[in-house]
Amino acid sequence: MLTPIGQVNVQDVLDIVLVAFLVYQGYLLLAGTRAVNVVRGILVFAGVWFAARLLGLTTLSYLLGRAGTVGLFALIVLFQPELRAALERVGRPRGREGADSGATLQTLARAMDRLAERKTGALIAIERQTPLGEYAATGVTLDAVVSVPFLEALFARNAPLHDGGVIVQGSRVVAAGCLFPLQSSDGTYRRYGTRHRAALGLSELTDAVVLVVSEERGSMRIALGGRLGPDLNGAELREKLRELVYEQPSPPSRTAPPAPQEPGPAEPAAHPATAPRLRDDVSETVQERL
Ligand SMILES: Nc1ncnc2c1ncn2[C@@H]1O[C@H](COP(=O)(O)OP(=O)(O)OP(=O)(O)O)[C@@H](O)[C@H]1O
Repeated sequence: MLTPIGQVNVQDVLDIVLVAFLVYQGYLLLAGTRAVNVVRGILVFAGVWFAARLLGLTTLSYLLGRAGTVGLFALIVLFQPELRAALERVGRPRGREGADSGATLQTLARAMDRLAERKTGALIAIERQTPLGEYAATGVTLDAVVSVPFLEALFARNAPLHDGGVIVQGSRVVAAGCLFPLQSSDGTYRRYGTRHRAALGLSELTDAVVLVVSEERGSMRIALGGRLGPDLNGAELREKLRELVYEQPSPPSRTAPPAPQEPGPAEPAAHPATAPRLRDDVSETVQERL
């Protein structure tokens, strides 16, 4: 039975708080994944269906209602990996990230710097909100503390796991030799090789911060939200990592991706100190991020 306004009791408040909490958690699970666009689509669909019912458009509302039921099952099949990842995250023990991520990020930046100096190609994905379990499963499972010598050994030219990407979760390397999804070769970054397109592809589908060292140019870059940032030197990389991973663990905004920029891979490497910055017309949010 409805409670008259003015007679809100403790249960009602608790009910509202819990629903708000669940909605927010649902948002956190989806933010930064490709499922966000689908949710938007569903909301539009539901809006049209609701309007059709209000306006008494019987046939349209019947058809949309039927399509909705079928669509629900189709979505479960289509988004099975995301649903699995979301449940995996719900069940993951808290506090595993480790309190020393600041030190881990410094170590990562130092390792990247060393790899770049030696022109050793490297690809490292740092997990944020979106679980990277399904990508880790494509490689070899590890459980090692992030350290400079370990990362150098992993990416050394003849090392068995140097091909593919490494995944970092908190302060640990959890997988190496992983296959990341490639960004399509007809987009903005078509002139780039597969290492960079794998970094872009993963950053497009997840909120991971993906670090790439180019074997060809010895440059270090960050891929985020399907975009590639400028060449960075060690200090700049450390600072960016602190901003993106340590200080702002929340998912990146997908609403204002940075505009493409950067010289192509065939162009000479810019000196880190004079590395190109994002173009002026890039949105401020992303300019701050990359
Ligand atoms: N799908 C993928 N997932 C993870 N790593 C990949 C993937 N595809 C390629 N790589 C890595 O990229 C390497 C090849 O890099 P390639 O030279 O094609 O790219 P690039 O972007 O030009 O990089 P670089 O500037 O270092 O040469 C492979 O040896 C492998 O380690």
